[in-house]
Amino acid sequence: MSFRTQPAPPARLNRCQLFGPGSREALFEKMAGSAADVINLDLEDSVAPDDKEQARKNVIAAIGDINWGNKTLSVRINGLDTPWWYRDVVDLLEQAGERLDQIMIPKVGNAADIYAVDALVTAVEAAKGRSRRIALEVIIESAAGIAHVEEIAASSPRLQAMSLGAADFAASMGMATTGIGGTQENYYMLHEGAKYWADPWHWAQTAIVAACRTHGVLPVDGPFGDFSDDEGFRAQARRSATLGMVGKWAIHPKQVALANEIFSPGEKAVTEAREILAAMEEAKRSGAGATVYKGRLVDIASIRQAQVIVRQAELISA
Ligand SMILES: CC(C)(COP(=O)(O)OP(=O)(O)OC[C@H]1O[C@@H](n2cnc3c(N)ncnc32)[C@H](O)[C@@H]1OP(=O)(O)O)[C@@H](O)C(=O)NCCC(=O)NCCSC(=O)C[C@H](O)C(=O)O
Ligand SMILES: [Mg+2]
Repeated sequence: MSFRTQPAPPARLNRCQLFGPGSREALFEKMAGSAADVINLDLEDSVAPDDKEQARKNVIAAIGDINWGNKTLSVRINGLDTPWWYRDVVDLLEQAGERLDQIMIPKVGNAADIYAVDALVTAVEAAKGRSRRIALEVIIESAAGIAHVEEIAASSPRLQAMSLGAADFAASMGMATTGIGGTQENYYMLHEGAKYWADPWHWAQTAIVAACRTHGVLPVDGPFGDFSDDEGFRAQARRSATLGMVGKWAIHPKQVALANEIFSPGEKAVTEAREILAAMEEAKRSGAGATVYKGRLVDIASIRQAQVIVRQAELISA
């Protein structure tokens, strides 16, 4: 470990973030009643320009009127290249109650984007005497965002989570696809006549995970567009979880259970992790730094690996 130790991310569940357009008020109670850990009320790309003002009013009212239980409640504001974003921030913080937890900033390109929102949030919080500090989350969904991912992850103590937005990311990168996440038909290797499909999102995900883990931010996988394809969603989510991401967006309610399933460690994995910790306790007592568990090496690094799984299981059962 470096002299500068890795900060822990916020100790909260983020297995599924359920999105709904701020212009579709009828969905809000259903979102609140879902099993998602995080709710994202959207003012950005799922809301048509003519509906922006009304959507903002709907969301402000819903924050106070609806019982959101113990969910993290987040609002996605409009991008910093639009005329709507500053009023999204000001009206939300001046008019919505204290129940709002977080603001999501889309299409961030560098640390200065977060600095600008942080400065505005800080000023309105102070002016209104808000007692609860608003957290921020960001979406990496542009070439600039991924190029500056580390400075973005380090940008503000308010920053709690960072997602990959596959749709805008693909567009910004000029990727030849209209698919949102998952396998892409033309992204394959050929070996002895057989096609092997690789994962075009992998490198961006690992860049996000590394930046987030360096700065104590939760790395999250974004949308999977084809909500009729449960197995496709599961496969993408399993890859993200294996790489270190803590959760995934749901753009339809049927994806909530899928995300919760994949990002909750199974009983077998938790039992195995606890057994590894017990085996290492035993090894330590006899003065050893390594031992054998089920025919394989476990050592002090295995303790840290097992703790990731046990900590997630404890958060879920808390
Ligand atoms: C995708 C949808 C437009 C589909 O809506 P709809 O046609 O109403 O779906 P169904 O008829 O299948 O709905 C079945 C029941 O579920 C309720 N429902 C639908 N959507 C939601 C929801 N989001 N939350 C809670 N409940 C929901 C329906 O009312 C039905 O209920 P009932 O009649 O009682 O059975 C719609 O799901 C939708 O708008 N989804 C969210 C879209 C969104 O927010 N998009 C933004 C995030 S993705 C993105 O921005 C890309 C990203 O930035 C990137 O660049 O990658
Ligand atoms: Mg987007």
